[in-house]
Amino acid sequence: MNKILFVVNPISGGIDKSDLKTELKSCCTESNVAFDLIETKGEDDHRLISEEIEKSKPDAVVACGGDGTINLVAQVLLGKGISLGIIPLGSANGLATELLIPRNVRKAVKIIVKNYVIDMDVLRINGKFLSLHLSDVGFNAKLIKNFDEGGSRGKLAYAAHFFKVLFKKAPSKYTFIMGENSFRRRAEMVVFANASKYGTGAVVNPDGCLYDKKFEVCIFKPYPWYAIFRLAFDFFTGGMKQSPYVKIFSTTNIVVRSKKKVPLQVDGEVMGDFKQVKVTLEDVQLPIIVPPGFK
Ligand SMILES: Nc1ncnc2c1ncn2[C@@H]1O[C@H](COP(=O)(O)OP(=O)(O)OP(=O)(O)O)[C@@H](O)[C@H]1O
Repeated sequence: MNKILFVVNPISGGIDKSDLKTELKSCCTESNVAFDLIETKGEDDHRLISEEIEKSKPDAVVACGGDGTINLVAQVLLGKGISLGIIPLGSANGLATELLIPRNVRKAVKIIVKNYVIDMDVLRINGKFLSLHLSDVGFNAKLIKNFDEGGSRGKLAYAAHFFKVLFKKAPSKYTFIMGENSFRRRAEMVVFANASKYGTGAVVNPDGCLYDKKFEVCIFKPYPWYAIFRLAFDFFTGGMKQSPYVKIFSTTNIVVRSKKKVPLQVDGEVMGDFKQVKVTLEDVQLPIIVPPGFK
């Protein structure tokens, strides 16, 4: 590793980043690695990062933020052959948790400079959104919406919203189409899972693997109110495959249709309300830096 471009989200996770540049400089000096750093602005960041990559010519671009920042950097890097690194500085840090990347900046940089890379699967949703981690329609999308509108960030606020939304049931009727096959189900939530767990630690897809060239569809059927405790237990103990309220299957493409528009969230960002969600596996994988021995 000769050169890193750090992309810092100044607002992610509500974390003060005033000392971050000094810390990154000290870590890079210790490891004898050159670096450049830019901050995201919240708009036109795709162009900003692309231009900086052209100028900086880094070996890796490191997202310093949450899942939204990682997703943004991934959009720029996909197909470019440059590795993505992560310093988890978000509120939920779902993908970093999945990849066993520590939240401590110094420890995360130590992993990045070792440059152990795996090729990760990437999902494309409705032809435009990229999903690296977990995307869904239904109750979790509502949870993220409430969290965004709630004002307070951080893991505790996320967990509070999680249980609040879990108690509020609003199933929709969906048609699931995979090639020639289709079926109908009522569901509280449908998850398109590249990964296994949310940043809270809730395991939605126990067999999830980020590099198996497929993804899972997890259908949460309507459940009685008393099943919430069982569901919460299964979420946090990894028992979702045994749950009578959840059906999980693997695929490389699916179209999910609903008569009513349903909220869609992609890697922690609410993208709007949709009647149709089409999910496909991208042909190209994304090189991503993980702790040595991860795979
Ligand atoms: N300078 C900025 N000012 C305001 N918003 C910004 C700025 N830079 C990025 N953003 C916004 O930050 C959001 C992405 O945040 P990110 O997901 O990285 O952090 P988080 O939401 O705190 O963490 P997590 O996704 O892990 O819960 C995007 O909506 C993006 O538009």
